[in-house]
Amino acid sequence: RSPQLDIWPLPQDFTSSMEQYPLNPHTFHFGYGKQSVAQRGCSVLDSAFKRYFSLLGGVKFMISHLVGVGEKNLQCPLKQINVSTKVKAVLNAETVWGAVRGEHVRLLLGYFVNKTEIVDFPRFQFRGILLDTSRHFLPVQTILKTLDAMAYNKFNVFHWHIVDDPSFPYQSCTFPNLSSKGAFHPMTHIYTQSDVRRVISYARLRGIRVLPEFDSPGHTSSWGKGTSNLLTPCYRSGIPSGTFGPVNPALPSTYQFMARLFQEVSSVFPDSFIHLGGDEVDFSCWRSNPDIRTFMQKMGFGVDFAKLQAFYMESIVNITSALKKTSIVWQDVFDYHKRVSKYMVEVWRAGCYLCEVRKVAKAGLRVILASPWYLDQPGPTHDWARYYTVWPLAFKGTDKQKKLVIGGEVCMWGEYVDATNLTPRLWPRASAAAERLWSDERRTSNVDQAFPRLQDFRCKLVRRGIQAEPLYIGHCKHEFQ
Ligand SMILES: CC(=O)N[C@H]1NC[C@H](CO)[C@H](O)[C@@H]1O
Repeated sequence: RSPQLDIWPLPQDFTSSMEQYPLNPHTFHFGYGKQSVAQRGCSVLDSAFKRYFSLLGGVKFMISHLVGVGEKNLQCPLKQINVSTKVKAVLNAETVWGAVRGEHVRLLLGYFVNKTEIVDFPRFQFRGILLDTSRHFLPVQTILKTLDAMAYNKFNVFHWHIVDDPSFPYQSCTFPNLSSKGAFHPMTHIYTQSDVRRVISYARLRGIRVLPEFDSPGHTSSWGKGTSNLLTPCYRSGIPSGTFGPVNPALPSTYQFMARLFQEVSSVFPDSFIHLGGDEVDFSCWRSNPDIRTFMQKMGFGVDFAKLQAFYMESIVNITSALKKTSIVWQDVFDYHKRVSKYMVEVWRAGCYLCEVRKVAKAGLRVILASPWYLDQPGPTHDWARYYTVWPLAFKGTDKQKKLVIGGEVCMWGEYVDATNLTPRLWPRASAAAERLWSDERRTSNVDQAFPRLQDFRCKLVRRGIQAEPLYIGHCKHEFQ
């Protein structure tokens, strides 16, 4: 069976000869070679060996030596890892993370190994999956299962859109009322600190970063349940209507609250990136409130609410920058005020999204593309090709501007998704984006050539316990083995 068929995303370079080596299931096992710098105790590779061992169905996989050239005192050398095996599949990884990625490839080669030389690395550094745990609560197990599937697809960022309008499941130590009043259920539909730590460590062992998003000033209804004076009271004909809008940007107490919340979030989530949201802010409530209007005058914003939104976001970005975090915001923030500021922009709106990418890159800001990969939107059943025929750099720009496109993200929003349908709705369609974000575009632009490979890979996902939906008519070989 041509091994090329097995591997998804396609490696950057792959040459296999007809020379075959039998793979003896009884001698195969994972281990650290004598002269290897990385030794038992390197948590990332130790756990990867365990995972791959069971994925191989117990077939042992000998690593005759793991030669890490990294600093002697590191248990996981951070560079130059050469993984070679008795079956002549040599894997040179720049980092531990590369070794984790690389071992997948060999697992896909099956029981007879053609002498193979694989050179591989990701085209884009940011390859994300967004899950929304506010519109529907997702049990930790469901999140971990998604992390497994992400690792099989070489996604490396879990964008955790953890809270939003309907519910606040994140259990804050600083502000426990946020979840006790704002979660769908204060005991069952929350993520405790240990749940969060579990997700972060599970992700790390698979080379996946956890990017938390606390979206504001919009999408914050649930925040108001447990925090008085945080949201803007909306007015109707001059008196409070009893409803609330976005976070109130006119009160100093708002920024004191946000500073304390992001102080906690920055320590709970170790990643250097943090997502601040900023999308879909409805100005009507701000416009109806006399105190907001007075504040606008005082600040010299006139009646331009985009300036108020910009002022608010700038303040929050300053809070997180002071916490040494790099902020990511939705494109609305950039669209409101094209000022070059210290944040990255996630492009999500439909339409000419490459026009937006070009604007952001021209402004010198890093950009993440999500628009073509909104998989929560109901689409035609055969739409995997829609997510494959995406060309993130097909805009007029200099090389320097194109380098600012650091990657893309598949968004699985939760309005119509919970633990019952997340996996088949996400996979294998997201695998189409995985290959677009990992592989060489020139070698992966033909849908007809990709189709059999993706069908095969989808069967592999199912074999590994990922309930990935079928792409079209057909079957998986393992159904009758
Ligand atoms: C940045 C963004 O996408 N904001 C909203 N847009 C529509 C989505 C559903 O497709 C979600 O409701 C999401 O909260």
